[in-house]
Amino acid sequence: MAWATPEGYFDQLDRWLDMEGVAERQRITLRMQQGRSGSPERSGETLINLRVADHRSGLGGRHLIDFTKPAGERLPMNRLKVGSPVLLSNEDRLDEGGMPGVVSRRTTTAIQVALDAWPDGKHFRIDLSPDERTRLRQHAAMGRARMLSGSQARLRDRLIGLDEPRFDEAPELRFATGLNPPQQEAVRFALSARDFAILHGPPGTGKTTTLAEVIHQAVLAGQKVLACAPSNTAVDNLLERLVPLVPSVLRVGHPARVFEALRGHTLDELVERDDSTKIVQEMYREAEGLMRGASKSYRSRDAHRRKGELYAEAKTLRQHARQLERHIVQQVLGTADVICTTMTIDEELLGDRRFDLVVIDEACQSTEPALWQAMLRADRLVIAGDHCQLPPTVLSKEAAEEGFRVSPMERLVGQLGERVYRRLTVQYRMHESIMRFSSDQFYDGELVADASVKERRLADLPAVGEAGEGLPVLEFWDTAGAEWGEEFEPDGHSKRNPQEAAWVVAQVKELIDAGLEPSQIAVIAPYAAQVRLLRNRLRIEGLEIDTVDGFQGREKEAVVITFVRSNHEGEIGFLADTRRTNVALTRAKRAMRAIGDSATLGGDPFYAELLEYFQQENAYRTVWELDDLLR
Ligand SMILES: Nc1ncnc2c1ncn2[C@@H]1O[C@H](COP(=O)(O)OP(=O)(O)OP(=O)(O)O)[C@@H](O)[C@H]1O
Repeated sequence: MAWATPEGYFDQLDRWLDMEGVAERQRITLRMQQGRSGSPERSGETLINLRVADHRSGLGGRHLIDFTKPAGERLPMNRLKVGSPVLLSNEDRLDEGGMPGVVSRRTTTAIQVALDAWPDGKHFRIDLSPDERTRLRQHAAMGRARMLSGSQARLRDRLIGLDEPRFDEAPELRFATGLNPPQQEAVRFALSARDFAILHGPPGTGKTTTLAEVIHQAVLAGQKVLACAPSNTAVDNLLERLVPLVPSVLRVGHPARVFEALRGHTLDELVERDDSTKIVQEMYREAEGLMRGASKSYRSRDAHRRKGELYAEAKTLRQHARQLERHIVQQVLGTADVICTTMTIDEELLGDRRFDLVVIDEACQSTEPALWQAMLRADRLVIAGDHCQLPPTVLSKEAAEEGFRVSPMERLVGQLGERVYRRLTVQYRMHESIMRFSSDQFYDGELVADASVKERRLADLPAVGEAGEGLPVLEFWDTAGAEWGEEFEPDGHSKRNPQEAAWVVAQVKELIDAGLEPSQIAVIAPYAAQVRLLRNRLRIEGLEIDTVDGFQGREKEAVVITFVRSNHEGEIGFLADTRRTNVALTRAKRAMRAIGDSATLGGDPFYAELLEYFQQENAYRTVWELDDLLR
């Protein structure tokens, strides 16, 4: 997509963003309606029958409350991620409506929500709510970006593709990490950009490692850096790589995974450690005491006046506490060389801070409007990602068809080509035969497996040893002709394939019998219904079963893939987006097994080539070889 003017570009984006808002609200209304009849948790956007299990207070007097199921059982599969806006409702009084909050942490059995007030009730329900706040921030940022002038306007125009980006000569550098030559070249290239540069990181090529080095070099040169990514998990991954390199790195927001080593770098923790924070906490406590006092009933004649006074006093005290807290926060932020945050930036918190360099990781998972909050604070940008993996999620079909799923990185690579990006080509994850198909299809055959991984096999894992000698690196099982058909999940729209699921169960058992830990295995299915079916059939602690989308950015020793689609019409649905399959095919380090129906998949040229690749690699089998039990 190309635009002739900034106005045209922003008009289009404002429209798409509004369409997305409508689609999101429609989906939530539909879920609420379905919720009354069937099981509301099936949507993955609702959790019911929750209890308060624990709580603590966070910045700004917020309540951080942990909710669990009554017996602490696992929460059902859900899309409530850290940072997701939610509505918390009292199940006994649903008609009263919910209280807005944000998911601040999650585990398999608990979900923590940050709330401004304490919720009344015993039984709770959490619903994903439309992300209006993010949309408003994006509209506002784009509004400001329209009005820019001078050098910022020129940077804006270059990012829209209206002007040529400029590069200086690549600097000579001494690297802190043992980077390979394409990574070194990428760091030099990134630092030579006067406007922006792009790093293209195919699976396992050390994109985040390389970005961390870019940031480290910028800090060495005395620059201030804002490091962001679309999801909390991606921000944490970057933070994890930065901590050993840059001592003064700070994480704003709710980390998705709170590792001990990273916790000390969160803004909340750093503020909490500040001596003056004790005073703030004392002030909040005192204000709460006054409020409690005011809510008691008084018999005296001037009861109303007395109540009013207490409330007013509490309010003033809270205001003073907030002011002092803001001051501490700003002081802490001021000491950081690198600030890490999601791309939904808390404008109030960061104030008018600008950065010499803004780095965006996993940039292909964000839509265009998400770029502008970060851009407004940047002198220069480095954008990293892989546009050959999953694009951003867009709910509005119409906006998606018009081009809303094209991330800014994908657009810029398409518009400006090789002069704006460098590709990393040495990968540290996959056995060579697992890597090659993806490399040929998506990366011009440029990927090279590092010597340390090129021939890695399950048998090299100490716990597996000889038992793994016969286990193949690559295997595709064809169900053609076996009538292992797909079906709809009862009461649902998602597809599943019970016979493929039975095959998966057998594969997982074989891998575990060979000595693999369940946590070293992943089962990947493109459809949520197949994931649900498999989670029911394979209740093994540590084994991860998820959709492709849930596995982006992850890796496992062994991966089992079920393609699910099997029908006489040759319909492959969203498997036609081959980038989804690219993600699935590039998660395994030592062994990858897949099952699918070549009669259904093979009508698509991409899958026809995939099948041919398995044949060339002597990795093609058919379920007709299996004993009758499975059929
Ligand atoms: N130059 C290098 N030498 C040795 N190992 C490396 C090098 N660069 C990266 N790695 C290793 O490769 C793995 C992947 O690195 P990293 O997490 O940075 O990759 P990524 O490209 O961001 O991953 P993803 O595919 O999830 O986006 C890590 O285990 C990292 O330690």
